[in-house]
Amino acid sequence: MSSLELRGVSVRYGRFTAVRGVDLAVPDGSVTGLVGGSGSGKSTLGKAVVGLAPLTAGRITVDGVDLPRRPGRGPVQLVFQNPYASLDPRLGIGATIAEALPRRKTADPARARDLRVAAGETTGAAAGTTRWTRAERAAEVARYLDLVGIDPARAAQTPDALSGGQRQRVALARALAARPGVLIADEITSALDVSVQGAVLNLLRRLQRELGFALLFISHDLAVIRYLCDQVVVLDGGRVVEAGPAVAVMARPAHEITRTLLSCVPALPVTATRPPTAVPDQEA
Ligand SMILES: Nc1ncnc2c1ncn2[C@@H]1O[C@H](COP(=O)(O)OP(=O)(O)OP(=O)(O)O)[C@@H](O)[C@H]1O
Repeated sequence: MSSLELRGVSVRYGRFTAVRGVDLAVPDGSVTGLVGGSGSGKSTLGKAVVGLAPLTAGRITVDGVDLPRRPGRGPVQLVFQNPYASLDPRLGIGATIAEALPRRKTADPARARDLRVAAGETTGAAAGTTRWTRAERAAEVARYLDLVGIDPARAAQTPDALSGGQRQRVALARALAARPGVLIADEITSALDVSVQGAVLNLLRRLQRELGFALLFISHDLAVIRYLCDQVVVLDGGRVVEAGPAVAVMARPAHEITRTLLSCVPALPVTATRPPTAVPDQEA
């Protein structure tokens, strides 16, 4: 299992500083919510972690090891907001997942999370790893489709045959197929129909608990953060303005932006066990 740590992270786009000196931790097996208004720098921070936005200052580590500054297979995977844009429309969903699998398989699950093996960075035959056979690769793809509630018989279908919720399930499966120790979910339900948002959130919560990855959950919706997260970090103008246990921050918000975001949340019990848009975790 893995922990993500950001120390003094800043990101600049040209002259504009979108993120300033952010410290943030996602401890092993836990869920940290990153919340803030539009333009506060949430997506920029998520992208910086996976090498999709330039890091101008600071350190980003997983289990104390600096992350590679380029996107691809790696110990941190990001699921984007819009599954209509993030999946290759020409590729079967099974092939999309197969592309994300580590290049070589390992019999040892602990070793499968080794940063270099997971990143496919080993050249030649790393000790304890072997090539996938075609049948093994197909079985692994079927396993990931099944894990996210998509019938593996649909592996040859392209994304246009799927609903938005089903596409986001495939995007989740693709991210998990890379065996990340840390998953970043960036507003993963906001492009979806309200009727399926709860099912996707339920699925994410179940997978996080079953697989035990650390989750950085990005949202502007504090009701969803309260449902999913142990810790919450509030961003405003690219800076952290408040952080702490999710229940405590929401019970006693110290910063004005947190109070504003909270004012948009319908009254819910603090210990809500169902997502705000609750529906069963079924294929949707
Ligand atoms: N590639 C880019 N080039 C220049 N500026 C950018 C770029 N991407 C984002 N920004 C700017 O950086 C700031 C933070 O954007 P970001 O998308 O990270 O915010 P956000 O909190 O995710 O907002 P939202 O919830 O609306 O997606 C915004 O002012 C945005 O306009």
